[in-house]
Amino acid sequence: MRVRGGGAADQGGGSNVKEQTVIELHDAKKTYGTVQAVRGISLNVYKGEVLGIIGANGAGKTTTLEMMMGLIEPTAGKVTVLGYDARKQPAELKEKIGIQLQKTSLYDRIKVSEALELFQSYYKKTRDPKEIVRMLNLEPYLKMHVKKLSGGWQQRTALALALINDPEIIFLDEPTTGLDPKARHDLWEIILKLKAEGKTILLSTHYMEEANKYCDRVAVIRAGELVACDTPDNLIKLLPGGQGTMDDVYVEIAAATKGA
Ligand SMILES: Nc1ncnc2c1ncn2[C@@H]1O[C@H](COP(=O)(O)OP(=O)(O)OP(=O)(O)O)[C@@H](O)[C@H]1O
Repeated sequence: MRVRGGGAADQGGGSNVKEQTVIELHDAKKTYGTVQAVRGISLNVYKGEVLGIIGANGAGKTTTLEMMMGLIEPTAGKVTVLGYDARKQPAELKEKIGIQLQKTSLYDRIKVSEALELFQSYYKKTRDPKEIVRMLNLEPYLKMHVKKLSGGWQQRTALALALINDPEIIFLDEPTTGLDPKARHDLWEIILKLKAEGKTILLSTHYMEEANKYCDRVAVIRAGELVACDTPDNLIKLLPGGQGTMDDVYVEIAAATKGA
């Protein structure tokens, strides 16, 4: 099922009042010195959807995700996640969301099983690690050091750690970057399983065919602004002539020169 559009800054798409908003960005801005990383983004994210974020390098995808995760404070505007003010209630939020970290040295020196135990200790409520290990087929790797695993299995371990608190919302920053096609496919199978459990999934990606195939909606960020957010089909309809591919959406909308 594709969740339909209707967010605050959505262009096109219908709205369905029955959809439950789990994240609300209201004119969120983030400035680093003189760099305006995010220039006022308004967006609603709905329960149970897979929302992809696309845009050129430096467009502001990670900054937008980090504001939603409560990791960085917006310079202005408001970010509400599951009813919590992401800026003022990061501790409450932490219990409810899962973040798949990019490559990090944090768990490089420990075994997969140890990393799972360590992450369990961070949360009040946790999901049975055995269940997570089963879902991700991690059993044969439990006694291996994380740094000895292939990129695909390291990503999977990172996802397992993000699931340890049974989060309602899962954030994945470029989860399939650098993975071989089979590992990418397998990771998407898991993401779809999590979606089937009712989880909301937000991810950034540079792979347009993945955005097309797996995302209910795709948010297009260009130079810190949300320029479109809709289903892949509806984004394609925005193209000149109303047809093309998500690669064309990327070229024509995400990577277009401002004002072109
Ligand atoms: N901590 C920081 N300090 C200063 N500038 C930053 C910081 N984090 C991000 N920026 C700048 O903010 C802008 C947006 O960066 P961001 O990482 O959000 O982009 P992105 O779309 O995720 O890029 P990529 O696809 O390369 O990961 C860039 O110009 C970046 O250099």
